[in-house]
Amino acid sequence: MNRNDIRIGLFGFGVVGQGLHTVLERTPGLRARIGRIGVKDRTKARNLPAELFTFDRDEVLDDPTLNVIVELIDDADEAYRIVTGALRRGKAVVTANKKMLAEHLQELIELQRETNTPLLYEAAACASLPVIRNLEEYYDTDLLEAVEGIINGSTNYILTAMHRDALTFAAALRKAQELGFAESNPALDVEGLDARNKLVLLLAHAFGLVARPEDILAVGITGISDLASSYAREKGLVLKLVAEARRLPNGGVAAAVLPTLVRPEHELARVQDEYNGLITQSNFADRQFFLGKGAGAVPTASAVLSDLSALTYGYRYEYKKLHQESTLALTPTDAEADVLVTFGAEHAPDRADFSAIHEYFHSQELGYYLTGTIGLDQLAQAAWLRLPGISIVRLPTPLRAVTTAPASETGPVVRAAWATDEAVSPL
Ligand SMILES: NC(=O)C1=CN([C@@H]2O[C@H](COP(=O)(O)OP(=O)(O)OC[C@H]3O[C@@H](n4cnc5c(N)ncnc54)[C@H](OP(=O)(O)O)[C@@H]3O)[C@@H](O)[C@H]2O)C=CC1
Ligand SMILES: N[C@@H](CC=O)C(=O)O
Repeated sequence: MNRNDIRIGLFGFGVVGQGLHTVLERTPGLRARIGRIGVKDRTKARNLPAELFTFDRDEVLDDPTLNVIVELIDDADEAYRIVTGALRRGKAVVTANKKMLAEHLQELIELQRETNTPLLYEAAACASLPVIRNLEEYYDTDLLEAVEGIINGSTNYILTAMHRDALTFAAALRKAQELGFAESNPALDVEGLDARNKLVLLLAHAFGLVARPEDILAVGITGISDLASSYAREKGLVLKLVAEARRLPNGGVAAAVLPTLVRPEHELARVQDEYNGLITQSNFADRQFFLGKGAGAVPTASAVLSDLSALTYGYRYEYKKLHQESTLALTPTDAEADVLVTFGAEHAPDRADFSAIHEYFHSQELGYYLTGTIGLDQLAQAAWLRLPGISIVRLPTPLRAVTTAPASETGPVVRAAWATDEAVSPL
């Protein structure tokens, strides 16, 4: 494929599909035209000639005049059929569908090898931020210790709107949907599942570890309690949904998506609205920070455009780390986190799950909380984690290897300061 002859078979003409059309019209130096567009809804009005559109997947995949398939639909199962169908036909693919990728990553890596056909997906992790290719290429020799970031634009938009602009959760989510940031099923965003899917992609390119999404603990932002928000305000901390993957000294990797309290001087504290921010920690380059728009039509399409351009110079992912580190695994049993758990009179967390409890507190108005240290595995398996009225937020310390240090040495003991309340043990 050369830069003057890119003929695109596009699937999806929603937020990102239309964003791509806009971007291509304004892009000098790359002559790409959309030859056919596969969509679903026969009743929708379209702003391009009707003959461009089809409702038959194979009409696009089998069209010999098209030399690349761009998959931008919101149905992960159909996206899987499109992407595998295209690869089996030897057609290069660009996709933004992180759910489909995370659910089938191992198979898609093998299929690229079998068919000798590239599949690129820069837009699928952090939208406009060039993270996948950087992790794959720039850090191919500098050993990464950790990637940590805000990798879902909608939840960051919602948290920003709630805390800076005093919007309700429902109003903030509605705006994120209107602006085209949220998934068609916004539960994927607000339950932390979209961030988890993206973390699967980051793990593969940062560490060479192909994980199943269901093996990574993900807690979203729907359960964040008023007490947790008050705690954040009281301590001058900022609430963010943070995905983190970190090498542990024993050779494993800890990974999780958790609502997290971030110190105001931390890079992630200043990531606002639909922006994403990703911190890489590596042996030689040390700490680096990527910041940019993590959702939206044109920013996302810019990453699709970059993938199209990369295809013209023969670029494909080599999954370099996968070959370097074939035995690396997630080891949640070796990792722990410091957390704040808030709860009501009805359900309480099981004290035995914590390796250390730093503080209990009862606010007459807002309920109970405790802060403590808990193994990632214990947390993932805790039945109480999903009970109504219980909310968990990570304290501003990184995931780390399990320590045997006494509670007082595992971190500062925080003291609550609501004047009328008292520290009590409800457990
Ligand atoms: N929005 C964003 O900011 C970002 C989105 N993404 C990802 O990009 C993809 C597209 O998202 P977005 O543009 O927001 O979604 P939209 O809901 O705006 O658009 C979805 C498009 O997919 C089409 N579609 C749905 N099902 C089928 C099907 N079975 N066959 C053919 N076409 C189908 C729809 O067709 P019709 O027009 O007929 O309804 C529509 O054109 C998703 O995977 C999303 O996760 C990635 C990064 C950022
Ligand atoms: N819904 C996603 C869109 C981009 O990936 C998000 O909000 O981050």
